[in-house]
Amino acid sequence: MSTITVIGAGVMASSLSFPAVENGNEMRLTGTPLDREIIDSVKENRYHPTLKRTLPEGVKAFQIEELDAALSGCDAVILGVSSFGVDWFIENALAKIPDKIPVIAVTKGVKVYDDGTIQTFPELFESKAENGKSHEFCAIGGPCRCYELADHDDTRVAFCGKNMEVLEFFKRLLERPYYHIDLTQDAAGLEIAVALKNAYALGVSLGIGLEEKQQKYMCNTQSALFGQSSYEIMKFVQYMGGNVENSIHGIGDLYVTVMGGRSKEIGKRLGAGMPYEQAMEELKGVTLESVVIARRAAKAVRILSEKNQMKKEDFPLILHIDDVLQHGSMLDIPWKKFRVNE
Ligand SMILES: NC(=O)C1=CN([C@@H]2O[C@H](COP(=O)(O)OP(=O)(O)OC[C@H]3O[C@@H](n4cnc5c(N)ncnc54)[C@H](OP(=O)(O)O)[C@@H]3O)[C@@H](O)[C@H]2O)C=CC1
Ligand SMILES: O=C(CO)COP(=O)(O)O
Repeated sequence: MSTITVIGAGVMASSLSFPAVENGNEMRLTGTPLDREIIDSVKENRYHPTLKRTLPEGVKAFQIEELDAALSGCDAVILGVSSFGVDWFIENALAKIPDKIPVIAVTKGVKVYDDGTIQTFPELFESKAENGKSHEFCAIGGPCRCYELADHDDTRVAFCGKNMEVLEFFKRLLERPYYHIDLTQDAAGLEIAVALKNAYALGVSLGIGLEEKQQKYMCNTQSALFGQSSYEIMKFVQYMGGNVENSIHGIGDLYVTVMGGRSKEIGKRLGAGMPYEQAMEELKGVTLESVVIARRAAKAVRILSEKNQMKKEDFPLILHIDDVLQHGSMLDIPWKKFRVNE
């Protein structure tokens, strides 16, 4: 049995308590300062109010002030914050994790610097770890809607990191008959693919919005956008020096997010013709990583293509999404620019 401390009691990390506890592990769920009500509720009767499920018996809940106790004697950490909580984690929690304890993040996203450098979150955490402390930073990618994981529906994800032994350890902690886990040392490829799927889920969902507006099926449009999204994801994976075959985890994740994620909600509204500001107002309070990652991806393409390290022609969809989000452009899907550049 191992003791796993979760930092960030969002819906995804909390749903991992099902496989973790079923495998005999102790699960300590710690909230961020924003998760107070969730933790109060779990402490009272194990009910997670946003996941809308009762967590398995044995899950222990901790408020942020109790983080030291939650981390004491733990064998592994799961980071559960969304990309909006990454800076909070680095500033407030990272240094408290005991030396050598491995960390695996569910967080999807990347950082893009002003020179175009794209940094995955495991790389970012490694660069911010206290001097003298060493952690293996790993991450989880692939299609996994938290509600379905909690309900034991089959899915297949990938764990990535530098050290295969650590990845095997995390796999032993969490693999279940319904939670299938691939392991890969291609963190750059996996992380960029699964981060980008949020941006492209917005892109594919433009077609869902068009469909709703016109009150007729528009499967062709959505599927063609799905194809172009997959192409642009693969081009990013190639740029990162990743294994293009790992794009499957991002593409699977794209499908689940278009079908049932939150990222599609913004694309749907834009596709139906709603102005960006109004759409964001309607979705206030919803975790919407798609908007941020779309901007970051487009920023990278613009800078890196100036430097001749990427080709703008490979990314017409993300550039158009960014024009709509940031530059007030009217939605006008650039179909003629979609092509396979061999
Ligand atoms: N939902 C899903 O099915 C899946 C989600 N993921 C990924 O997992 C990550 C977490 O998502 P999910 O659990 O759904 O999201 P939630 O919004 O439920 O949880 C996000 C967590 O991050 C915290 N957080 C957000 N903003 C801040 C901030 N500024 N400072 C400190 N903490 C913050 C949240 O607090 P608070 O709850 O108060 O906002 C919460 O603990 C995301 O990167 C997502 O892409 C991956 C696979 C599936
Ligand atoms: O990452 C997810 C599924 O793998 C969930 O995506 P959303 O953030 O769009 O809900």
